[in-house]
Amino acid sequence: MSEYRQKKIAMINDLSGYGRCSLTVAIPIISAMKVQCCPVPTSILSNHTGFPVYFFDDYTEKMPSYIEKWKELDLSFDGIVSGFLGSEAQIAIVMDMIRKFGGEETRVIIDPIMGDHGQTYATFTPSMCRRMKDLVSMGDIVTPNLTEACILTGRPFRKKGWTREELKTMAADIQAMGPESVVITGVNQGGYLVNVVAEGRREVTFPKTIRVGQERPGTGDVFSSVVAAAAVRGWDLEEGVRLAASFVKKCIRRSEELDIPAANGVCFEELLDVLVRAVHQG
Ligand SMILES: Nc1ncnc2c1ncn2[C@@H]1O[C@H](COP(=O)(O)OP(=O)(O)O)[C@@H](O)[C@H]1O
Ligand SMILES: Cc1ncc(COP(=O)(O)O)c(C=O)c1O
Repeated sequence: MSEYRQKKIAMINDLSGYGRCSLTVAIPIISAMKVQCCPVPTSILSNHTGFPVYFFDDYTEKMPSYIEKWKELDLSFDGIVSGFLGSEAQIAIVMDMIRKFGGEETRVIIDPIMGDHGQTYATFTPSMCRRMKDLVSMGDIVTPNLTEACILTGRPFRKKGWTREELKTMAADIQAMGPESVVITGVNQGGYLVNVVAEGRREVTFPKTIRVGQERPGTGDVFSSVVAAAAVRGWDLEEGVRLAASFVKKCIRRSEELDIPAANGVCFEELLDVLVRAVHQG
């Protein structure tokens, strides 16, 4: 029998049927990296909210019974990943799930989705932001974008002009809240996007990729799915971030080549072989 044991991630996120985001991105990407992805749906939408109309069914009340069955079955996970959460109740449910399933060997990865471009999302109230800080404190790896990092640390948002020293201190402030490691994504620097990688006590690094194409929904989900799968596979965080950033860039480029409307996200399906190869080599 092989000594290899396949890894599994419990992925808490919404299911948007059309538009490539959240679970419809996470499941194929994590699977391509040879990690089993087990969804915990937070809500079901016909398509993401960037379209003019959508059907939305909140799953909050059903989540505890769903998760309880996993406990009765004595399931365990190498990773628990949380993505978009729609209410304080959902944040509390995720915290409870981490308490129940998070062992020594379980990497808890929190994408503290709260806002972008210096603004919180309309659904995010100040008390949800406070609760998100409690959830962040339970994470091993946290992946805020620059806006979210500012919200978490109480800093005023600036679109650009961040020095490395400022970014290092901001990452350290988030680490001081509990997580071992932090990735601050989407920091603008000229024509580049920088990811600030603070992994444990290692020297902070600033890998950057050239910014391409127009903004598309779901790129954050693509990025955090690759980072999460790489983390449970035991990669160094910086390696996972480099793969994630280069993959997002390739997906945006390919989407532009194929003239995919921006609302439809990125056509990552065209490029899953990149992840399969990276896992073979890694
Ligand atoms: N237009 C882009 N060109 C190249 N890389 C991108 C682009 N947009 C996003 N990325 C990559 O994906 C990462 C996550 O994107 P970001 O927009 O920060 O996520 P979120 O959706 O969480 O705000 C970025 O740090 C960057 O590495
Ligand atoms: C329900 C839902 N989930 C996820 C996303 C994707 O978010 P992001 O672009 O931050 O990855 C969207 C974007 O509109 C959304 O409406």
